[in-house]
Amino acid sequence: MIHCEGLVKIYKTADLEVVALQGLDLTVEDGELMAIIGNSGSGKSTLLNMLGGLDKPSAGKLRVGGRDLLTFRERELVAYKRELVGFVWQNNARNLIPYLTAMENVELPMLLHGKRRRERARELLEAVGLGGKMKNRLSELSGGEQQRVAIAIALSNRPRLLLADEPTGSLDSRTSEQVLDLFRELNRTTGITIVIVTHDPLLARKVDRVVQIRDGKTSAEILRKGQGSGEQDGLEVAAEQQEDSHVEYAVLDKAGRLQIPAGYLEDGGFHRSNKVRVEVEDGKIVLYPPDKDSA
Ligand SMILES: Nc1ncnc2c1ncn2[C@@H]1O[C@H](COP(=O)(O)OP(=O)(O)OP(=O)(O)O)[C@@H](O)[C@H]1O
Repeated sequence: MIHCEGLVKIYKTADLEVVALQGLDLTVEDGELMAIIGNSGSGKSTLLNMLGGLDKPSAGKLRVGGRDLLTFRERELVAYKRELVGFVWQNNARNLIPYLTAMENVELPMLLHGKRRRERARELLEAVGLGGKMKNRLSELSGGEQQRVAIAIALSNRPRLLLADEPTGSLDSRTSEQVLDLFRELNRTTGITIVIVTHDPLLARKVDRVVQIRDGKTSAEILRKGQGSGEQDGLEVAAEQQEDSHVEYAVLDKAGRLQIPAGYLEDGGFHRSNKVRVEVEDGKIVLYPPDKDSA
């Protein structure tokens, strides 16, 4: 679904250039449910904006659903945003109107696109578990319910890719769980590819793969062991077991470069030098600090 290679984004302001993405590589398969994590300023939202066609990369390759986002003309971009992607943001106010009902809020964007709407709006609200609250005004719904309305709107054009920027950022942990369960459910039942940007550590349990961005580059991946076993990691699973159910991968790029998590380097005594010794022992690639005896 998504293929980024060497993706670069430079923001230019009057007296400053900010390199927000510096050669980012990422591949997301059709039907994946994955999360992107990273510190503030690491480039997560920038990446999401590129994926959604809201902003254009400065260089690199970016294909989504078979379309090349670097060579898009304006008309292709409009079609892409209308047909292929849906967005969910942290801040509902961006999409929703408080004095309209849930139903009207879902109908409105469809009306703007000139589509038949009542039946579809009902279907969407039922899909996000709000069948019983369609006539409630937005202001009468909880934060989690409002977020469900936003998700229903994002799904209205039947996107193949759903992009969510901090979708649980303003919700308490129980409500966050429910919204994440909804993402899982939608992913399983409709096969929609979902990419979630988050700070929320809870998410690692709810998605198949977590990719960490550091300084505008993918630096590590954490995969759920035994894909599709989501049902078994219910909320009652103890914390130690949750940690066991994931395995961390560093990303190896085409040139053979590997970014090793800083903590491992620190623990292994690698931080004193910019060189490592590489040896093959019993079929394993082993890294040592340059003064091997101190390894
Ligand atoms: N429109 C812009 N103009 C200039 N610089 C920008 C712009 N948007 C983002 N940046 C810079 O690009 C870098 C990456 O920002 P980005 O918002 O993608 O990070 P993030 O990982 O999403 O952070 P957060 O978790 O705080 O939202 C930051 O240094 C940011 O200041």
